[in-house]
Amino acid sequence: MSATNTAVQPPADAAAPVRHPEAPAPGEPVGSHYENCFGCGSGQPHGLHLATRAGEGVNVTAEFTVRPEHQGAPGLAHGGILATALDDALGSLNWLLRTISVTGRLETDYRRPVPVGSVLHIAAEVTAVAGRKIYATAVGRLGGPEGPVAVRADALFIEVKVDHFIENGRKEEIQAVMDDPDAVRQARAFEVNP
Ligand SMILES: CCCCCCCCCCCCCC(=O)SCCNC(=O)CCNC(=O)[C@H](O)C(C)(C)COP(=O)(O)OP(=O)(O)OC[C@H]1O[C@@H](n2cnc3c(N)ncnc32)[C@H](O)[C@@H]1OP(=O)(O)O
Repeated sequence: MSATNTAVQPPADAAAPVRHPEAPAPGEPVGSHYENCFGCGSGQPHGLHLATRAGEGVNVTAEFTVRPEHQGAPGLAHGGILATALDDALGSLNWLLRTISVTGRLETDYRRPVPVGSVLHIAAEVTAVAGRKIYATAVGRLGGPEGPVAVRADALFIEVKVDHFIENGRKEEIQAVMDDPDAVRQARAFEVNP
C-alpha cells in the first residue's frame, strides 16, 4: 500500500538528493545528534539506542533491538515506538545531506507485529529535495536486512536553523548544550552548506 497524502510525495520539479562530501563514509557509524535523544542517545536508559551507519548514497541503515520497556501489547513493540525508530533513522539522514531538519510529517504503515526481543533492521533514504523540504522514506524489516517488512514510513522533513532549537527548547537543556563549544560549533557548521 502506498502513502495516501501528497504532502510526503516530492513534486515533479524536486531535485535528487546530493551526498555531502563531508558526510560519514559508507559503513561508518552516524553518531547521535544528542546524548539525551530518546531514539539514538546513550543517556536514555529506556531509549531505543539506535545504531545507525551511513550508506553509499544519501541513505543509512540502523538496528533497533526491541526491549520489554518498548511494549504496547503484551510482548509486542508499541506502534509509536516503531514510528520513533523510523523517525530517528530518518533524522540521521541530516548527516548525509549535512543539513539540520526536523520532521514535518511522518506517515507510517504497520505491516507485521514486532515481538519484544526482535531486531528491527531499518533502511532510510532521502528521495528528493525541494527548497527546505526533504522527502525521505524508511522501512523496518524483521529477521535481517532482507527480511519481511514490518513497518515503513514516508516523511517530509523541513530544514531549520540552529535557532529553531535555541528558541524553542527548554532553557536548562539548551544551556547545557551551549556550554559545550564542540556541540555548538558542529551544529553551526551544518548551517553553512554550499
Ligand atoms: C543545538 C542543538 C542542535 C540539535 C540538532 C538536532 C537535529 C535533528 C533532530 C532529528 C530528530 C528526529 C526527528 C524529530 O523527532 S524532529 C521533532 C519533531 N518535529 C518537530 O518538532 C517540528 C515541529 N514543527 C515546526 O517546528 C514547524 O512546523 C516547521 C519547522 C516544521 C515548519 O515551520 P516553518 O515556519 O519553518 O516553515 P513553514 O510552516 O513555512 O513550512 C515550510 C514549508 O513546509 C511545509 N510544511 C511544513 N509542515 C508541513 C507538514 N506537516 N505537512 C506538509 N507540509 C508541511 C509548508 O506548507 C511550507 O511549504 P511551502 O508553503 O513553502 O510550499
